[in-house]
Amino acid sequence: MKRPSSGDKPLVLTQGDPAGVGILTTLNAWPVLRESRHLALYLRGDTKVFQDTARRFSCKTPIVEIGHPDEACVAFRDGLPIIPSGETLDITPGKADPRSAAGIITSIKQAVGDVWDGHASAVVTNPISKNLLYAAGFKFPGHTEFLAHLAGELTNGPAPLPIMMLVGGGLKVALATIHIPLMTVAAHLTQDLLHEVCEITVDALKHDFGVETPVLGVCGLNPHAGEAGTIGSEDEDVIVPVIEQFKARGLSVVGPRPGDTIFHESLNGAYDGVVAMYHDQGLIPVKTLDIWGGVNVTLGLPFVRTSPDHGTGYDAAAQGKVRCESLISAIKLAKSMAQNRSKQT
Ligand SMILES: NC(=O)c1ccc[n+]([C@@H]2O[C@H](COP(=O)([O-])OP(=O)(O)OC[C@H]3O[C@@H](n4cnc5c(N)ncnc54)[C@H](O)[C@@H]3O)[C@@H](O)[C@H]2O)c1
Ligand SMILES: N[C@H](C(=O)O)[C@H](O)COP(=O)(O)O
Repeated sequence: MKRPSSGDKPLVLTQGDPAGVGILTTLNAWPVLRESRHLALYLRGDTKVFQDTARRFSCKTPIVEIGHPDEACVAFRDGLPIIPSGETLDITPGKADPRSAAGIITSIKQAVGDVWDGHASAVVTNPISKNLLYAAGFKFPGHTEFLAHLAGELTNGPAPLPIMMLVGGGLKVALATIHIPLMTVAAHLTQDLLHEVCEITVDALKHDFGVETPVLGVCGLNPHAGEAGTIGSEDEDVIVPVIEQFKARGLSVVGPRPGDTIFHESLNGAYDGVVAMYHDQGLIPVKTLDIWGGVNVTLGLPFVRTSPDHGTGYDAAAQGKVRCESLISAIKLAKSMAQNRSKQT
């Protein structure tokens, strides 16, 4: 699958939910980032929403409408560059508006198209409200699966398996399963799935994070990683055989390790990354350690994508009291990953 290799191009941000925190966090991130060397970005979205929000909360960030991504590097020094994505709405911060669903999706599609066409080096997505999009007929659990679908369309092939990874607090944690009910996790955990998740994660640690010989820790599913098969069978029947396959290839994959100690071990340098078996098993440690600096990364795509680790935060958006550290971390990580990836091609 072709990988765009345009590490020196600007980053493209999606607008996200126009009533969510993404608007003001993006406006507040600009003065922090504008002096960063070798970094430029632009956004695909509704200029009016950014102008209205800046005015409402007395934000001084200038907004610079541009017509093409190639204008972003110069424009970024003077303000937040925005390419209008076509939808214009009167939005009240914190008040979700179902009419915004189309524009949210359009912005994501345009941003992915820019990266695929080589005009941008990575996509950074602002938060969306899943239930608002579901109500509008959105058929995907979230960005992660939608971006994989778009990648399949772009490559005229099957959608790649997207892996959600949370980076923060000194941890890199990839998930074997994502937005599925907890009671169905065991049924979803097959050797084939876990093998592909580990393969993609090892590849990303090498090519996106620049780890030459990564060590991957794999979390058990059951307490005490199944206690040698006496507390559930998945650890022995599914996880152990997969790890044995990687070891047979000379790759450093360790486990299954108990979920209550693997993150401590990783923080102490035992692993460059961890694979957790389900959403909260992996996200709780990262968000507990670093809720404001954590970054959501999608692995397995033919382009780099990061996102803040928080959601639309409607209550914070309504008050205009938002924190932009997670967005800034997502932007900086996207830049670093795109540069590492472009060195590989
Ligand atoms: N990256 C994403 O797109 C993403 C991530 C998580 C959740 N979501 C979606 O967002 C919606 C709301 O989810 P939620 O309420 O569970 O989580 P949330 O992160 O939106 O909010 C949790 C709490 O954190 C606060 N908060 C969030 N971001 C903030 C910021 N930048 N500054 C200050 N305070 C902030 C919120 O106001 C709220 O009190 C849901 O539809 C969910 O699916 C999206
Ligand atoms: N679980 C994700 C997080 O906490 O960041 C969130 O739902 C975002 O998912 P998508 O990136 O697939 O929208």
